[in-house]
Amino acid sequence: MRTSIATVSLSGSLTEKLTAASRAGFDGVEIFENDLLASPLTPEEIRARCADLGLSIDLYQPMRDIEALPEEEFARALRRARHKFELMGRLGADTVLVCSSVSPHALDDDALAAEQLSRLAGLAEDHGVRVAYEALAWGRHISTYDHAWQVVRSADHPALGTCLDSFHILSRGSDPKGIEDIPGEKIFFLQLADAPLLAMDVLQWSRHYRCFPGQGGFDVAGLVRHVLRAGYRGPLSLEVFNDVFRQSEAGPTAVDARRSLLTLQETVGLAAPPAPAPPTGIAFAELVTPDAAPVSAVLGALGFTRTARHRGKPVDLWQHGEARVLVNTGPAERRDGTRLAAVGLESPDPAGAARRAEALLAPVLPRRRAPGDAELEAVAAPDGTELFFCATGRSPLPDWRADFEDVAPAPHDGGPWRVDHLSLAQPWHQFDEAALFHRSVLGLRPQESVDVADPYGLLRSRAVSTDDGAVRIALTVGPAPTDDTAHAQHLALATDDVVAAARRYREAGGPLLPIPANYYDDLAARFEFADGELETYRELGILYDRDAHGTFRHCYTHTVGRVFFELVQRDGGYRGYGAANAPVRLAAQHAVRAFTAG
Ligand SMILES: O=C(O)c1ccc(O)c(O)c1
Ligand SMILES: [Mg+2]
Repeated sequence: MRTSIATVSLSGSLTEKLTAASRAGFDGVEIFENDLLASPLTPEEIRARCADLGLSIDLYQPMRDIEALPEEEFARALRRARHKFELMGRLGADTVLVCSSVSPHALDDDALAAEQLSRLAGLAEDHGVRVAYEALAWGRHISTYDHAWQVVRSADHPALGTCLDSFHILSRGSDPKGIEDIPGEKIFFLQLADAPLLAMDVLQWSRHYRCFPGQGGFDVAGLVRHVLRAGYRGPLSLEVFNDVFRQSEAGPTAVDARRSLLTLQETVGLAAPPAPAPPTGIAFAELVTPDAAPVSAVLGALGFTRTARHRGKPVDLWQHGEARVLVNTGPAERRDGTRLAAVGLESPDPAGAARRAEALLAPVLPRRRAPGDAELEAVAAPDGTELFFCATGRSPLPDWRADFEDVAPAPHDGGPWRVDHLSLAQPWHQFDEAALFHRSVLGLRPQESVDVADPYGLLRSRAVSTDDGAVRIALTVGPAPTDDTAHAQHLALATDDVVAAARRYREAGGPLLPIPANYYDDLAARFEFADGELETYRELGILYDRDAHGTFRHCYTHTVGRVFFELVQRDGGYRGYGAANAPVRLAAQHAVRAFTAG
């Protein structure tokens, strides 16, 4: 099916929007009246620009406050409409959206609404235009799709049909099954938007919080299935009013939008990109640093051993059980400090995973970083993190370790360590995009987004993971781009004995993040502990959480550059990430930073 996007969903001038939509691969656009009014181009020039870019103009919108008016006012509305139909002729657009009236003058009279819409459609027909009537969720008298359809049906005019908009339908809690009762040819247009599930006024919700399908809480794919069963064959068009998208660059937003539609099309059986091959583990995490010494000291104190060195580049492999960390001193600039630059994902099918990523518009990275390196499949996540699809020790697939020369045997002591999770701070405008990317490109499942209080702002955190927890990534977004603590990334290492691991780290000279005594007094009130247990946690700065499945104990190293490490012990199938403790941890990190900064 053809794909389309409303110009209101993208930032910039009309021509910037059109260029972004075309580059991302959309077939058409909905032109918003305000974008046209503000454009220096004539309608003919806009038409030509769209043609050059391979875009059809699938909809012109909106016309407002037309139906069920006193006759005099309706006559004025028709006069306005005539002007717009002439404009549409110049634009080469043949469908106009009319949204249900919000005017205080509109009468609660369906027969009058139908009669006037029919007259409007007659005028439209004379200009070669079709009218698609949409119920706004906050329409004065007509606010549901089934009501709008009843009025369209009784108007019974060939140039009048309905426009369905998933936001208006799902935000009101209407049952979308009734869509199947509308003949497909009377559904003139379909607009798609998702939204986070919020309890708020629908107009504010719609104008500020819409997002692309798959980024919110609505079952947009379920709605599309009903629309397809009704026989609709027009475009799938995204219409997203969103405060963040209005401010971010149009190009990446358009790509995010198309990825959302491709994923939706896959879900409903309209597209078949290479099947997802969800990762089965974390092969490695790669830190890029201008100075290997501080981070190597932390790794050493944690019990890691430097086991191998890259044959061609200044990259060391540090290992502790199944936890592998690459320390790369090659490309780093001092300004950036130490950061988590790449993640190796253990993949059942690295080539297939890369093909899927490419089909879903992820930037594919060169397979060889340097001559002589093993050929590795890799893509860039929206935040720039490089994701490698790895087959560790699974000959004959290319193995990233082939690029490394052993310098020491892997240690056997210390228990079964592995990477429990990674936390990646996202640019403020890419949080929803990142969650969708990890879901659709990598096949990870997003969890609920949680708010975490930081002393200097509010953080949002959303985990994406495999069902078995073998891969867990926490995506976070901070209060301000300049806030260092909010910007931090971390690597959580799973051990089967966090107390022993913490003691060993401290004895090796590694400072653990100190946690205030008040926290432990509160823990004592909330949970019962064995004798001495709480004192141990207090002494080491170990935090504690419990869910319906099990318990979670965790503590933190100090921060090097943007990166810190967490030691975690998950017992009994605990599913979370210790979010309840995050405000205390963030405050403690700010305190350390303030202390060391003087
Ligand atoms: O918010 C609005 O006014 C508005 C306008 C046109 C639409 O298609 C829509 O869904 C909402
Ligand atoms: Mg709409």
